[in-house]
Formats: sequence, C-alpha cells, structure tokens
Amino acid sequence: MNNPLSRPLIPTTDTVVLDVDGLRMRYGSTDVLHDVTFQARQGEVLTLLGPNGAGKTTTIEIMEGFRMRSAGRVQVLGTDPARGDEQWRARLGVVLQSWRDHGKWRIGELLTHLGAYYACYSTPRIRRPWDTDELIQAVGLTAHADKKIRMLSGGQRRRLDVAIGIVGRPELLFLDEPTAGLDPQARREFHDLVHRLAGEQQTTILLTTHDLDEAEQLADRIVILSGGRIIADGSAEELARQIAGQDQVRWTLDGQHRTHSTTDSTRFVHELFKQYGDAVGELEVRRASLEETYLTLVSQAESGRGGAAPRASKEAAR
Ligand SMILES: Nc1ncnc2c1ncn2[C@@H]1O[C@H](COP(=O)(O)OP(=O)(O)OP(=O)(O)O)[C@@H](O)[C@H]1O
Repeated sequence: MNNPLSRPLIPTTDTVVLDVDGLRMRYGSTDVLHDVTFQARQGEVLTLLGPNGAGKTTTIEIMEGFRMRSAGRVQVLGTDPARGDEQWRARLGVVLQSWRDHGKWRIGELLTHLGAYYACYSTPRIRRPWDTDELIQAVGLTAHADKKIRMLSGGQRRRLDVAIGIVGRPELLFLDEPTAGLDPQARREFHDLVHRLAGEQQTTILLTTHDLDEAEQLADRIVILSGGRIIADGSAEELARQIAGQDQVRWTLDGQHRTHSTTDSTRFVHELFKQYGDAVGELEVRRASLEETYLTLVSQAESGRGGAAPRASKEAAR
C-alpha cells in the first residue's frame, strides 16, 4: 500500500469481484487485447494505466457488458457481463463522460429521479438508492443542489457525473478519467470520496487516468496495459522495484556527501546505521516516482525489452 490514506478502514476482503482471464479482443483482423488477465478484490482500488490506444476503454467496456469479447473468461460480481441482467447491472456504477441531458432539471431532482430506479434492488446489506441530500453532500454539491444542470460549471458537472454513477450504491464502480477538468480542491475532495467509498462502503473501484500522481494517490494496485498486453501489475512500490537501481540513498558521513543507488533501500539504510550509527547525517531516500517507473516500463515494452508482467500476489492486492 503506497499511501496510508488509501488503506481501507475495513480491510480489503478476499472476495474476488473482478476476474479477467485470458481476455482477447479483435476488431476486424486487428488484435487489440492479447491474453489480458487480472483480478480485483472487494474494497480494492485498481487503476488501469496505459498509453493512448493501449486497450483500457475496450477492457472496461467488456467488463461493463457494453462490448462483446472475442475470447477469454470474464466474471464481474460473479456473472459473465455478456449475460448480466438488470439486477446485476444495478450493482455496478459507471461514471460516463459528462451528463448533458436534462439541462432544465435541478441536481436534486435528477438524482432523486435516477435513484428511484434502484429502490427495488435494495438488499438487507445495501440500502438503495443513496439518500439524495447525503449524496449531494458527499460529492460537494450542497451549495448548488437547487441549480439547473445547464447552469453548472465543468467541474460541478463532473461532480454530478460521479453522483449519478454512485446513486445506486454500487458494489463495483468504473471511473473513466474521473478528475479530468476538476480544480485541485475538487480533485482532492474527489480523492477523499474514493477513499471513503473503498474504505467505508467496501466498493471496488476500477479507474483509468493519465494522471500518474492521481494513480499513486488512489491505487491499491496498478495494472499497466501497453499494446493490448499487461506489462505490469502491482502496487506503485512493487512496480518501482521492477526497475533495477531506482532508489537513491543520500547521506553525509564525516561532513562528506555520499550517494548510493539500490533496489532495496530499506536494507541498505539498515546496514548503513548498523555500521556507522549516529555518524550518519542528512539521510534522504529518493524513490522513483510512478511517472518514471511507468515511462520506463512502457518504453521497455514498446522496444520489446519488457518481461512478462508479474502477477500481483494476494498480499500485494491489500
Ligand atoms: N470500434 C472499434 N473498431 C476498431 N478498432 C477499435 C474500436 N475501438 C477501439 N479500437 C482500437 O482498439 C485499440 C484500443 O483502443 P481503446 O480505446 O481501448 O484504447 P485506450 O487505452 O482506452 O486509449 P485512450 O487512452 O486513448 O482512451 C486502439 O488501437 C483503437 O484504435
């Protein structure tokens, strides 16, 4: 786990919510997904990264049941999305790009209207839909609840998109570039909301983003797709470890500045203190940012130097 904030309040369970095995997709004579395999567990935030055209949207649309796959096994909340019924669909949340319809409606009216469709899918464990006022507060739109949708700013609309995606209290939420167009404060609030959904409500979240800081902030696990293949699967730290020599340890000893590159900075620092104790000063460990790791892994994959993606272990998924 990379960020203490991303640790769920209730730990991620072992229940597999998303199970994709040997997924292939072909458009005409072009293969765009090759043997894609990954899983996500309940309460886990999984981020799908990859360059334009890598196959992220195709993968997500297959899981949402909007696109038929060419081959492979896909189970979403225990059901093959190609055969998902209304009851199954009510357990999913999808945040689509901006909601442009119903411009004359007010936020509260629209959410109450959409939420009503979920009432019959309530269960003893999950009361559906989300209470409109609570939901509006959760996405930070209380001050605008009575505004007509066409009067909202781009960022306010994006918050409304998220509210529409979660009004049915989904067990699995798909977020496609959710913070594009949000200002820094709205982005921060959105990140808090994702942490709350995953931590308090045990919602599994699959999101795509091109913002690597965001991925690092939010993801329990990161899956990188390149050219339709998974080239990496693990936490940000695990992915960084795949690239040899990326941690830089700096310190001073007898007034002299020293630097050392290592794949295991924890062990190195331990040895350093064991050997020199209090004589070590100004210690600094600089880990590769996710951006550096990502760019290296993608460029290795594109030049054919990448190895097979290590499958994330159960522990890595927590
Ligand atoms: N309906 C389609 N017919 C033919 N090819 C398609 C179709 N949809 C997508 N593709 C191709 O499949 C590949 C994967 O596209 P996809 O949209 O899944 O990528 P992506 O990772 O979501 O990209 P981006 O980051 O640009 O949104 C691309 O080469 C794209 O051109």
